[in-house]
Amino acid sequence: MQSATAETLHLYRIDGPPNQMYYVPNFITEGEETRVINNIPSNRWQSLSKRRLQVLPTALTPNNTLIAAPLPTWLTDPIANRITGLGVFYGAPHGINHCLINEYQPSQGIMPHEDGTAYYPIVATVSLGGTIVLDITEKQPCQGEPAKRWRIVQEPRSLLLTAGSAYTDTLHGIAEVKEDVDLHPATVVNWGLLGNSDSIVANGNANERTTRISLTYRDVTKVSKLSSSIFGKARPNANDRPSFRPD
Ligand SMILES: O=C(O)CCC(=O)C(=O)O
Ligand SMILES: [Fe+2]
Repeated sequence: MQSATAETLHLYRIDGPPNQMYYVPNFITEGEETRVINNIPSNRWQSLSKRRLQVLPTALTPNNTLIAAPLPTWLTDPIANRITGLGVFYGAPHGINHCLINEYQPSQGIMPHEDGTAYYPIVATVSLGGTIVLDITEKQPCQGEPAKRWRIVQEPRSLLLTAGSAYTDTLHGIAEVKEDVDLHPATVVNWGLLGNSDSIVANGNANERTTRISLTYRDVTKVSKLSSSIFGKARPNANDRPSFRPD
């Protein structure tokens, strides 16, 4: 199957979780994957206990505002531009203006969480390096019923889009395991969309984790231009701005 376009995106919709999630295998090429990995600055990682992280163009202020600055070209050309071309950020106030880079070693993961209101409710996640399973859990199960759960396999070079009630009504997390097991059509909601399910089957329906990097592209809804009230004078050139990294 050719990669998705705005016209064919509906073919990539994941059936199962609340609307809407889309999985596009091979969204980028191996050459594009290598180039973006090689461009990730080695000196900007923040080490967290279970992964490492960097935030581009900068971390948000304590009240979730992005100080306007462009994303670097190696994150926009071709990846963010190609995502925008799918039409999914149509209606978002700024389009893609922010990217989180997370790196997970085998046994590392991220607790179930929601991304919250700092962002327009669309997330575009591109995976690099290794394959991983994302666990999606219903946020508010019906009374007396267990929370519904769905498993999504994310292969390297794939794109996962999460929008609508999938964004607002579910939690997402990655288990801290060395290997994802019991992967087959009945347990993985995007099985039919995978680019290479054969390799999972050949590995005994399991996925041995290797280093995986994710690029999480979003639209931060509150954006502030550098203003005279902060720095005493207007700065017309964004490249000329002082490094301002509130944490
Ligand atoms: O690495 C991922 O795919 C998930 C990252 C994530 O959920 C986040 O940074 O909010
Ligand atoms: Fe998240």
